[in-house]
Amino acid sequence: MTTFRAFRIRNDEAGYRAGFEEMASDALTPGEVLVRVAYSSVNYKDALAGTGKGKILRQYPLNGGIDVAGHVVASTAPGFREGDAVLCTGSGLSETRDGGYAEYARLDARWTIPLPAGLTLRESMILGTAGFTAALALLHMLDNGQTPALGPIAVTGASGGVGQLAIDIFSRAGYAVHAISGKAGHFDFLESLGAAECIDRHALAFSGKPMDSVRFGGALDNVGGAMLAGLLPLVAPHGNVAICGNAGGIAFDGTVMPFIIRGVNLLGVASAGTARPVRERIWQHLAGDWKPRHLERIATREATLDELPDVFGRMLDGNSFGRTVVRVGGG
Ligand SMILES: CCC(=O)SCCNC(=O)CCNC(=O)[C@H](O)C(C)(C)COP(=O)(O)OP(=O)(O)OC[C@H]1O[C@@H](n2cnc3c(N)ncnc32)[C@H](O)[C@@H]1OP(=O)(O)O
Ligand SMILES: NC(=O)c1ccc[n+]([C@@H]2O[C@H](COP(=O)([O-])OP(=O)(O)OC[C@H]3O[C@@H](n4cnc5c(N)ncnc54)[C@H](O)[C@@H]3O)[C@@H](O)[C@H]2O)c1
Repeated sequence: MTTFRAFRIRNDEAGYRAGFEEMASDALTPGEVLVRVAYSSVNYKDALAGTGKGKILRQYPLNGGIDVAGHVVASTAPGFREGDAVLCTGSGLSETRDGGYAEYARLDARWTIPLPAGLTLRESMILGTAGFTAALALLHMLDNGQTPALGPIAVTGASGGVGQLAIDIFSRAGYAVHAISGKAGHFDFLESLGAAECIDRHALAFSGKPMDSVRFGGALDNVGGAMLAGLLPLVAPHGNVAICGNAGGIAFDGTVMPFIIRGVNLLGVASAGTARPVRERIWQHLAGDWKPRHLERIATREATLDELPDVFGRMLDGNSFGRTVVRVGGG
């Protein structure tokens, strides 16, 4: 049995709180693969969980962190041996099982992915749930007939983690990306990642009409709310809008017209529960033909576990930029 440091989230008679605790490996939620954590990352969902601003955990207490990468210390599952480099994203981490914000994590073998050749552990966590989600959105859009010929792909929340990785991944896959962001000061940077055009979110004047002139071939929307409602009437016939986020609200007000007149598809993107065969496909793509070309520049910050509360605050205030990798043990 090993004792170690963990960023643990509690919700009991003393209220909702998160902080550092010493814990023993025996106390981790059960799983076949014990991992010494090298890196984790910060996603919007981690910030909601770590502050109590969103109902993410479905049992308490749990260690935070929906992403984890590290080396196997012990395994009772065939296929994983001591020393193997592995990663896991979503899959109940920080929802129903202890997550990656700790020196050790005990993973469910069903959701543990051997680190693919072509990625380091650190790179896998620059990607993390954010990169996995951008790639999953692309996969869904391709399955639904999205082609570059349909027109540019609008990426909203473009300066955030999913947004920056999506710019890189979609542009590498041959799409013209139109990045929509409120951070005009970063437009040169977003173009350097592959955006063909940047659009100031504050200058976007949606008409509010049920249908409008086509402007985009499709979209990956991190924002939801009025942004999603505004985008749908601008999408080309048979184009796809992949909705993956709620940074701008969960309710949206729209009409059925884009769906029944232009055959626009609204595609749900849910990374956490992705089936294993799809997970494996996505990670192979992310390590190979879809690997973002600017990963290091997208990792704008490397934080320690102690810095997490500060990172969460900035993220929920809409001030995140790119990805934050969390160095736990490193390596
Ligand atoms: C990386 C992925 C992301 O970033 S996604 C964005 C971050 N996530 C969020 O903001 C979600 C925050 N959560 C919420 O706002 C609430 O939990 C929501 C989803 C509204 C549900 O809360 P509430 O209305 O109280 O319903 P409830 O808890 O009684 O559940 C109703 C049924 O829905 C289910 N449900 C709920 N959450 C999940 C989940 N995360 N995964 C799977 N199922 C979920 C519950 O199990 C329940 O169904 P059942 O009755 O058990 O069959
Ligand atoms: N569905 C999934 O599986 C999945 C996976 C990962 C992330 N997400 C969601 O995607 C979104 C982005 O996640 P992330 O980790 O990249 O977060 P992030 O904080 O890095 O990025 C969020 C971006 O949205 C912008 N933003 C915030 N509030 C906004 C508003 N009101 N209007 C317009 N833009 C706003 C921010 O400036 C930032 O650029 C979040 O909503 C997150 O919950 C979903």
